[in-house]
Amino acid sequence: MALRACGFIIFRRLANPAPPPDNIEYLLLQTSYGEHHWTPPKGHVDPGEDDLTTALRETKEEAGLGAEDLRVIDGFLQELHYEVRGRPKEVLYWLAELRDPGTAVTLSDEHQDYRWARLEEACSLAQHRDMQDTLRAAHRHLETWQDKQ
Ligand SMILES: Nc1nc2c(ncn2[C@@H]2O[C@H](COP(=O)(O)OP(=O)(O)OP(=O)(O)OP(=O)(O)OC[C@H]3O[C@@H](n4cnc5c(=O)[nH]c(N)nc54)[C@H](O)[C@@H]3O)[C@@H](O)[C@H]2O)c(=O)[nH]1
Repeated sequence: MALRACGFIIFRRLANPAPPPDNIEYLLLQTSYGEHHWTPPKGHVDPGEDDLTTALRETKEEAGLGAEDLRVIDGFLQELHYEVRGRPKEVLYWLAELRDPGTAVTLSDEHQDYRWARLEEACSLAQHRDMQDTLRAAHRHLETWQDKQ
């Protein structure tokens, strides 16, 4: 059976002079183990847990951000499929805005660093093509979403 993990692509909108969507930054966390790769907050689904609960729990555990800090964006859910040590893994990402862009991120022992990054920097940190495509899809989604705000 495939490993299953869920998480959030979290973005914040800065009140700087850059016009939307260039005022958007994405949160990436760097693992303190293995190859020190960068991903949005996410983690494995516990037995009996539903996917969105996992995404919220892992975001709280890994970034210190709770449901009250986030605004989940309608109409975006991406599913990635890749192999980890020979086992298939599926990862679901929702998209959420950090309501107060000044809210502090608090890491757990699983991560050693975090970055708020504009799209291109986020893609370069994320490295994997499917994650880059997911970040770009989120950005496109936000371009139309912001027009409606
Ligand atoms: N000491 C140690 N301990 C580890 C290690 N490994 C795990 N632990 C422990 O496990 C716990 C984590 O538990 P959770 O938080 O619940 O799970 P996840 O958040 O799911 O975490 P993972 O890191 O297991 O999973 P991925 O992020 O999926 O990385 C796995 C591989 O996939 C690549 N990869 C990543 N993203 C993408 C992508 O988007 N696209 C593609 N194509 N590939 C991608 C990536 O480059 C890597 O090669 C930790 O507490 C550790 O104790 C390890 O190597 N050494």
